[in-house]
Amino acid sequence: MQNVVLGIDLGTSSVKIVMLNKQGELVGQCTQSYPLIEVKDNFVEQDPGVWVEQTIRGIEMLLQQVTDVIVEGISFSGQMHGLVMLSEQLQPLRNAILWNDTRTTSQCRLIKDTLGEKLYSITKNDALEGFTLPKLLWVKEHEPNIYEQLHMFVLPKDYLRFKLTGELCIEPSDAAGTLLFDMDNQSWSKEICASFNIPQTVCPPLVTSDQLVGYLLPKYKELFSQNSEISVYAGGADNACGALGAGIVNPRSALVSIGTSGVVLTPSDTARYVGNFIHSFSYLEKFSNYIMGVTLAAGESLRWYKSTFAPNLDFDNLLHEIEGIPIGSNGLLYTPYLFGERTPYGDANIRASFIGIKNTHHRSHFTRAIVEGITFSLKQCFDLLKEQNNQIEQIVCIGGAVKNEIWLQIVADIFGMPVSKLTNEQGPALGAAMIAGIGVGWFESYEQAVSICVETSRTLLPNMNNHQQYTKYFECYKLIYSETVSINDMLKNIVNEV
Ligand SMILES: Nc1ncnc2c1ncn2[C@@H]1O[C@H](COP(=O)(O)OP(=O)(O)O)[C@@H](O)[C@H]1O
Ligand SMILES: O=C(CO)[C@@H](O)[C@H](O)COP(=O)(O)O
Repeated sequence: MQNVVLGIDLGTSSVKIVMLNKQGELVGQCTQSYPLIEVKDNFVEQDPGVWVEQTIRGIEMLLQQVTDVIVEGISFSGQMHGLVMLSEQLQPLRNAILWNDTRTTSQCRLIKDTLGEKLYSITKNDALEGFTLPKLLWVKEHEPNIYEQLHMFVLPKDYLRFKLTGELCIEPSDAAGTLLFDMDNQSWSKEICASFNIPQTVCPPLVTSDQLVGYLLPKYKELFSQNSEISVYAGGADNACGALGAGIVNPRSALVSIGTSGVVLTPSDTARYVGNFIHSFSYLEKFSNYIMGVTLAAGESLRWYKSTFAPNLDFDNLLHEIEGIPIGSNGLLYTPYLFGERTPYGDANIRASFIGIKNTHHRSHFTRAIVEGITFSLKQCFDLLKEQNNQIEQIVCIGGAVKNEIWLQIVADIFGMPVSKLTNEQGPALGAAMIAGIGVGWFESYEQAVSICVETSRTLLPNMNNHQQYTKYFECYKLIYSETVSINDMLKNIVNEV
C-alpha cells in the first residue's frame, strides 16, 4: 500500500489525471477526451457535465491500473477564463463559453470605453475576447433570460471541484484571468463590478491555491477502496500549474506550452501592465506573478489540419513525414490564426494563411509549415517576454506537442536556445498533484516540491545554422499579419452579408 495524491488537469481537449507519490514519482496516469461544441464561427463551448463524467471515468480507469493506494489529497488545474454560469440551485444555466471563443469583440470595446485607464491599473491586462468578463456581458446582452438567473459564475476547474466536493470557490491564478480581479489587492474589484452593474455576490469566494477547500463527496469517495477522507485543495490555472509542473519558479526560466493553445510564460516580480497583448496574471503563491504570451490555435492548428487533410494518420505518422522537408518548407509559411490571435495582435478577426504555395509542395510541406508557423508565433511571444525579462536562460517545453522530438528540435532551432523536456510532460496535472502534495504536508514549499518532483529528461541544443535560416523566414512570417489584416476584414464582411 502506498500513499498518493491526484492531480487533475481539465484541459481543452481532454482531462489528464496523474497519481503522484511522496518521492515525486508518477505511479499512474490517464487521459479522457471530450469534444468542442462549435455552434458557429467564433463560438466555442463545452458541456460542463461532460467534464465531470469524463473525470470520473478517468479516475475509475486509473484505479483499475493502479491498486493498493491510499489517496491523501486531490487538486486541480484547468483551462483558463471559461465561463460557467450557475443558477440558484447551482445548476449550469448554459454550456460553458471557452477561452478560445471570440464572439465578444463589442463587449471588449465596451469594457475599454467604460473603464479607460482603470482597466490597466486594476487588472494589468487588455480586454481580450477570451477573458471571462466579456463573456458575462455577452450573455447579459444576448441571453438576458439566462443572465437574470445567474447566482454565481465559476471557471472550468472550479466547477469540476464543486461537483466533486459541494464547495464553490476560486483562487487568484484563475481569478486574474476574469478581468474582474484587482491584481494589486488580490481581491474582486468592486469598481469593475459596479461599472457593469454586476453584483459582487456572483463572484465566487477566493481561497489560496494550496488551501483545503473540502473533502470528496461520499458518492465519489466510494470509488476508492479506503476509509479515510480525501482532502481537496483549490489548485490553479493550467498555465500556472503547468509552470509549476515544469519547475518554472524564477525569472531565469521560461515555459513553452504547446497544447490546444500555445503559451510562453515567465515569472515576474511585480503585477504590471505590459502591453502588446502580453497577459499579466497571478501565479500560485500569494503576490507572485507571471507574464505570458498566448497563441490561440497552436496544437489546435495541427489537430484541425490532421482531421481535415490526413484523418487516417496519427500525429506521429503525420509528423514523421516532415523530417525530409527542408527548413522553411521550401518557401511555404503558415500563420496559426484559426480563431484570431491574442499576442501580439489582440485581433479576433484575423484568420490563418498559407503563403508561398507552389506546385512542387506536397502534403508534407504543408505539415512542416504548420509546425513551423505555430513555433514562429511562439517565438514572437518569446521575443516580447525577453524585452521584459532579459534573465531568461532556460526554456522548458510541455504539452501534447512535446511527444514529438522533431517538433521539439524545431523549437530549439527557431528560438536559437536549448530546450528541455521533462520526464513527465503532463505539466499542469503534475503541478496540480504537487499542490495537493503541499496541501497534505509532504512538501514544505513550491520550491521543495519542484526539487522533488520535476526532472528534465532531455535538453535539445539548437543547430545555429538552422537558426540563421529560420531567422530569415521569421522576418517574412512577421509581415504576414499586416499584409492580410485588411483582406480578412473584407472577407468577414462578405461572409456576414451572404
Ligand atoms: N504525438 C503527438 N505529436 C505531436 N503533437 C501532438 C501529439 N499528440 C498530440 N499532439 C498535439 O497536442 C495537442 C493537445 O495537447 P494537450 O496538451 O493535450 O492539450 P490540452 O491541454 O489543450 O487539452 C493536440 O492538439 C496536438 O496538436
Ligand atoms: O486562454 C488561455 C490562457 O490565457 C489558454 O492557455 C487556456 O488556459 C487553455 O489552455 P490549453 O487547454 O491549451 O492548455
